[in-house]
Amino acid sequence: MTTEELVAQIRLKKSFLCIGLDTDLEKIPSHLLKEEDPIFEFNKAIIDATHHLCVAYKPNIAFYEAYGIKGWIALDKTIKYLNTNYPELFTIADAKRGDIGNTSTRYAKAFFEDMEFDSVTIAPYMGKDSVEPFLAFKNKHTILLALTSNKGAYDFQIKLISGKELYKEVLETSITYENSENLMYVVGATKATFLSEIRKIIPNSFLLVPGVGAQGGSLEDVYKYGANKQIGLLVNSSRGIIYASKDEDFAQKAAKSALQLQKQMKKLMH
Ligand SMILES: O=C(O)c1cc(=O)[nH]c(=O)n1[C@@H]1O[C@H](COP(=O)(O)O)[C@@H](O)[C@H]1O
Repeated sequence: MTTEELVAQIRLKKSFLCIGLDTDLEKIPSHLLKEEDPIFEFNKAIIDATHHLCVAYKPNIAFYEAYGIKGWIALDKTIKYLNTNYPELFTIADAKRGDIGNTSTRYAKAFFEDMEFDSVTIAPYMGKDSVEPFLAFKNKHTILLALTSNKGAYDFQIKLISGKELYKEVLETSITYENSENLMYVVGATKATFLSEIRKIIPNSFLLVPGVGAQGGSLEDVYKYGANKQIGLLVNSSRGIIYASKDEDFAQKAAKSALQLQKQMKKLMH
């Protein structure tokens, strides 16, 4: 999907919501456990109930890998379901990959060609030759971890290296990579006040912003400091939406929770 198509969706739906499909068999309603593929049935119900309120879905791959081959099958069915029924939605494989060049190419093939995700999250630590193999794919997006939402972000990302915070070094160096126009960045909603500094370095890039909902980040602050002319934000909530209820009405409750965020987004966009 092109960035222009993503921006058009955001304007049409008045939403920059990304719903995280962090599907955990211990948290989904128990009546689904008797289904042959409870993970897929859960995802399908959530997607059907919420697709008009969001512009992106982000399955976190860990939640699928945790169930071995069954988890991978459920992930494959989920991405195929999305691409077949709702091709207008942006899809993110939250895999946090990155390795030496030839290995990164294999990861890129897995998520972009085999599973046909629009984007994948990547750790920047191994540098240029670990990131560029992902950037080589046309109309696919590489979402680089810049400043993450967790406490551990302070261990390295904010540390000064020759007088500059490491996350700023990541941003500045990454824009020199080949095909850097295919980059997006992760910035945690819990670090919203850093967004004005970040926007000075990457004014036009899209940001994936997780951490509203369960982690307590503020949507208003994210918009205030992070929005650009084309909005430029995908704000993710996973648990706060998909586990709104453990009962038979879980999908409707998830839609209600997504609607609350979408309404706030619509207000901010005006
Ligand atoms: O890359 C991510 O998506 C990510 C980066 C980050 O800094 N913080 C973060 O929470 N995430 C992911 O975003 C999702 C947040 O989930 P909730 O806290 O349940 O909304 C999880 O899948 C996390 O792995």
